[in-house]
Amino acid sequence: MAEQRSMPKESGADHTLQQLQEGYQFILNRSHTFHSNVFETMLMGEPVICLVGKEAAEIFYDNDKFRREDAAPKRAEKTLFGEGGVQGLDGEAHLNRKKMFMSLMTKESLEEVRSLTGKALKLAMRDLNKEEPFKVYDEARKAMTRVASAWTGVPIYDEELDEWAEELSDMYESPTAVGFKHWKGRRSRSKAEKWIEDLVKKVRKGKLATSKDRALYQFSWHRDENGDLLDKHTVAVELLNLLRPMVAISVYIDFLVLAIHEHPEKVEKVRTGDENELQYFIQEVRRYYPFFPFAAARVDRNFTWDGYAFKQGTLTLLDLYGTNHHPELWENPKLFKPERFQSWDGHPFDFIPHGGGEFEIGHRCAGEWLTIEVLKETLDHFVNRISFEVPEQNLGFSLKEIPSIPKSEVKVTGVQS
Ligand code: HEM
Repeated sequence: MAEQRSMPKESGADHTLQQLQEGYQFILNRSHTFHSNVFETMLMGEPVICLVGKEAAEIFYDNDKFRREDAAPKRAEKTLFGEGGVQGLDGEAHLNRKKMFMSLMTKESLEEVRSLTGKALKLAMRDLNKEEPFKVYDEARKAMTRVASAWTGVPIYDEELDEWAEELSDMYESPTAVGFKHWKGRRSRSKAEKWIEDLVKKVRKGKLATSKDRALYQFSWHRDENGDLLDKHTVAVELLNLLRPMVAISVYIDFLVLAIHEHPEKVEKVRTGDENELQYFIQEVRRYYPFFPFAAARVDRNFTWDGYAFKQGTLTLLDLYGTNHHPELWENPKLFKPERFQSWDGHPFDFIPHGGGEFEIGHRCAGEWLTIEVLKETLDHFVNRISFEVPEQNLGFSLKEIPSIPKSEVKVTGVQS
């Protein structure tokens, strides 16, 4: 039997403030200090176990050891996730709900999302005033709102595009914010939930024609593990679990354009349009730049791992950003090197910007493949179909702000198709 040892523990009453100050680096900083991929700290007045690295990720995604019920902070539920969604489910209920999402991710449907992305980007470039610099982030949000609407079947008309692009992004921009920004995120969520509940009601009464293949129809008529239809609020929360993150891909699009600008030598290989080269580049964008800082779960029953005791109910955070930058897993993690993905073996627990493990039975992101398709198309568009200039601006980004985005939101100008 493995020897029991005591878990490294951060001294002091509470470290919530430091977590806010250190942002994406909070866990990795302490992991370096303790020389350990496991340690305990205090956050928001409760003991929290922090994990980082491949082996720790494998334990974190063991459904017999961890559960998601009551793990997400209330602030995140009110803005980012919504209440009653797939993120907080366990066991049969999670399996059933996750299947509802994964059944949308067929080869044909992913091809469609890629083609919709190409069209939306073309349209965005056509409508631009070519003389004025524009923010990639703003245009990407609108383009992705258009894609999300077409792909899910949730109707958003041209004149509503700006408003919905802003409201859907409020939801992922606001969970850690304080004051007005956080309140705006909550308000945008309740408005969007009401709007979609109304659409679900219409679909069920046959008053809104929608294709049977679309998520709006599929989710409206989905039956849970007991054979019951989901209540309309839950359907709205789950449809927003498609719309919101599809718009959030704009954050990666912003970083993608930054990477194209800052690493011209790495872009050369992408100019061939070779699918593998597109893939290596966007994988490195997803590894290198910050997005989702960590995933949260609670210990489901007492167990011992690597000699450390995990007590039932303890909140546990898996550092996603830190695992993608862990020096034990990535050579020179601070360098942007798409070619590192030529030899990556596809392990489910070392490259985890979208969480780790298996899609169907675990909580790994349902939209990871979709995100990859959107990013490959966007990369091809910006490198092989248009040319552009990047004027002088502050392209820095902070690892202390969650979510992080380049300060200038990446302004470009002189676009030529
Ligand atoms: C924008 C880039 C995205 C990032 C960085 C991202 C990241 C993540 C992460 C870290 C998780 C949680 C993993 C965990 O709890 O263990 C997650 C869950 C999820 N994501 Fe994404 N995601 C993205 C885009 C998408 C897209 C485009 C969709 C839908 C089309 C989507 C749908 C979901 C759903 C439904 C879950 C919950 C899965 C579950 O609990 O079983 N995400 N995502």
